[in-house]
Amino acid sequence: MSLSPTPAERRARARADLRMGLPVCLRAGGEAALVVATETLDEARFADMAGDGAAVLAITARRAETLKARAYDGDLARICLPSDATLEWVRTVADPADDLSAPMKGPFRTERGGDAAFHRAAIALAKQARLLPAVLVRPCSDPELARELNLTQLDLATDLPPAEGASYDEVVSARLPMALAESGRLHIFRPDDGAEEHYAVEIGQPDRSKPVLARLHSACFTGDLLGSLKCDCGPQLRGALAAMGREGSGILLYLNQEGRGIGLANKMRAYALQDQGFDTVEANHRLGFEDDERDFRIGAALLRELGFSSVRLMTNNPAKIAMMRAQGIKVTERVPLKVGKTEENAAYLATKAAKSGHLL
Ligand SMILES: Nc1nc2c(ncn2[C@@H]2O[C@H](COP(=O)(O)OP(=O)(O)OP(=O)(O)O)[C@@H](O)[C@H]2O)c(=O)[nH]1
Ligand SMILES: [Zn+2]
Repeated sequence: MSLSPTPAERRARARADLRMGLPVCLRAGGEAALVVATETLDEARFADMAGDGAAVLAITARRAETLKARAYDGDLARICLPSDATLEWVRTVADPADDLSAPMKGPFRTERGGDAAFHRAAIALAKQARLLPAVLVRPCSDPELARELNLTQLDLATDLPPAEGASYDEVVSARLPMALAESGRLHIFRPDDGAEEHYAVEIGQPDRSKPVLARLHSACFTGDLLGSLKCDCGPQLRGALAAMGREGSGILLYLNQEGRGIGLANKMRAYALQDQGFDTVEANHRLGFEDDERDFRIGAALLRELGFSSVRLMTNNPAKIAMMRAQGIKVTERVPLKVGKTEENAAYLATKAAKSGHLL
């Protein structure tokens, strides 16, 4: 029946549930598990999840490395909860905020052998919900429990995201004259998976048969809006629009992947770690994330939707060029975008050059 949720809609519900602190039921074959994000868990639900000692705490290998916990599953570690584990203990494992002032006392016992598929899927869901990637997972032997509790259920065989990513439909576009580029038009794109909308700012009327001057800009609330001196995003955004305005045509994609895809709350957690002396890459790792969690399939999908197949890409990030090419977009030229270097962001830019391959 068409009125019941599709797999993508079930995943969107699951993300929303995790953000509210509700458990989600994952299924595979005849097995099931209840999973909940540690960040949003409250005392009552912690007691019901972990009270009988059956739950484990799954964290990414990045976070496990900081805690010196063995990640036998490669990309993640399943930490056994000590019998006296409290919600506070679980939160401290998940969140590196107090790593330096109050280091966790290991050693941590981690599970080895067995299947980590539920744990892996739950961590991926937590990341997609822009939460810290740390989840409690407990087996669920009663096949009716999830239905009785009215929990969202996902089947790993049928409900995981498709490899090709979401597809996008244009909702609306309208003329938007801007100080830097008068002949602007803003397009709003909505995905079919309930995730964020993304925007395209089209300048002039670019010829679809020629390489278009293009910028893939990732949202940066602090830099784009507040004029933060910690990064170069604001000047890059305005520099790109100004260049397109001068040339009379171009396409700027504004991708809502704040904080290189970890979300604004996690980015602020990373900034707090940077205040403790960690660089931008180390901070992401301590939180349990990769350096860059962005999905560049989105940029390629939007370009295609707008009728572009070939770009002159404004970037200093060679990984972006490689991703575009891997997604079938022709990059005929890299146009450097070197603006906004300040005393405050010099170390940040140097780290990106040294660790993430950015061109200075
Ligand atoms: N996690 C994290 N994200 C950051 C930090 N500083 C900026 N960002 C985000 O990084 C994104 C911009 O990425 P950049 O690496 O500057 O630029 P890029 O788009 O990869 O490369 P260019 O095309 O050369 O600008 C935005 O989403 C910002 O919110 C930080 O310290 N930590
Ligand atoms: Zn920024």
